Amino acid sequence: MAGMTMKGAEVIAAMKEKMFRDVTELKSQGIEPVMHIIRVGARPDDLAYERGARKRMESVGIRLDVTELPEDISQQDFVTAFRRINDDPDVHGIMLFRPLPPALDEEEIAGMINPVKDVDCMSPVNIARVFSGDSGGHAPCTAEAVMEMLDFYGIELSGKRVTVVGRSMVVGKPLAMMLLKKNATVTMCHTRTKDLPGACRQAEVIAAAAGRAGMITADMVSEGAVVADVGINVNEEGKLCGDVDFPGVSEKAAAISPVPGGVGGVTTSVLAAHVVRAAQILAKQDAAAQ
Ligand SMILES: Nc1nc(=O)c2c([nH]1)NC[C@@H]1CN(c3ccc(C(=O)N[C@@H](CCC(=O)O)C(=O)O)cc3)C=[N+]21
Repeated sequence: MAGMTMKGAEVIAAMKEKMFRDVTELKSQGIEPVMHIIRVGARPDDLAYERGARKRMESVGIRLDVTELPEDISQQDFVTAFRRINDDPDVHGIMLFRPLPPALDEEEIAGMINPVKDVDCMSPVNIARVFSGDSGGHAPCTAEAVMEMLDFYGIELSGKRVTVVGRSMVVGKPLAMMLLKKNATVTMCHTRTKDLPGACRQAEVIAAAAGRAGMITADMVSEGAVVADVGINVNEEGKLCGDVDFPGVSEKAAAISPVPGGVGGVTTSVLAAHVVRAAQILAKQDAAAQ
């Protein structure tokens, strides 16, 4: 029997209302929340995210600006461009699409970014907060989107066996920490894992964030498991697809999120919520400094 589809749209609708109210409140104080995306080159997954972000920001009244930089930019020019955006008092949220071209050093930027404006958690300050379980900073949007989705659909995590496939700093690692905070028993899998099918089969919840199309197949999923597909891959036809073989796995899973239409859209909502929170915090800091 096919399981429930965890649709991003329902989660997004629930988050949108509060966000819209908060933006209206900020605007009544004369503050227009502004998100600034920095994109180096034009990778298809970056463009998909940008498209989604633009739609979401516009729908709640946040302005989105994009700086596109050439793929062969020097580290020095990159840092100069970044500093200007970071220091701009009219910018509340900043996100730099990752991974960067190998010639650019992300660490230097991560150390510079104002942690309040760091809406997708690249600053060591915000990373430390996620790992210590302090909710005062911004967590990586995609990891938080998985948590929002599981929470919205009432998926219990306490004491549950959760397998995370993928160990990136934007999804796998922070997601594991957020799941631990909810008292899940977390197993991390990656490219060197010996028995990935076994680690997935023993899981009550699977979060697939490996970045390989169709790698989670029906034989790897237990009857009644919950599967969150975090993969954003582009197939041969240029279409977006996840890490999970949806038709096969949906026959066994109790609940499963699709791609597109699942976690990706929630990611942009979390991003928008972070921009709103950043604008609120910066306004308070401004008021205190007067
Ligand atoms: N620092 C950083 N953090 C990221 O989280 C990050 C990144 N860099 N680089 C690029 C990838 C890709 N990514 C997507 C997120 C949402 C959609 C999204 O909204 N997808 C819609 C479809 C959008 C469309 O096709 O128009 C959906 O799945 O329904 C897509 C892609 C985040 N990434």
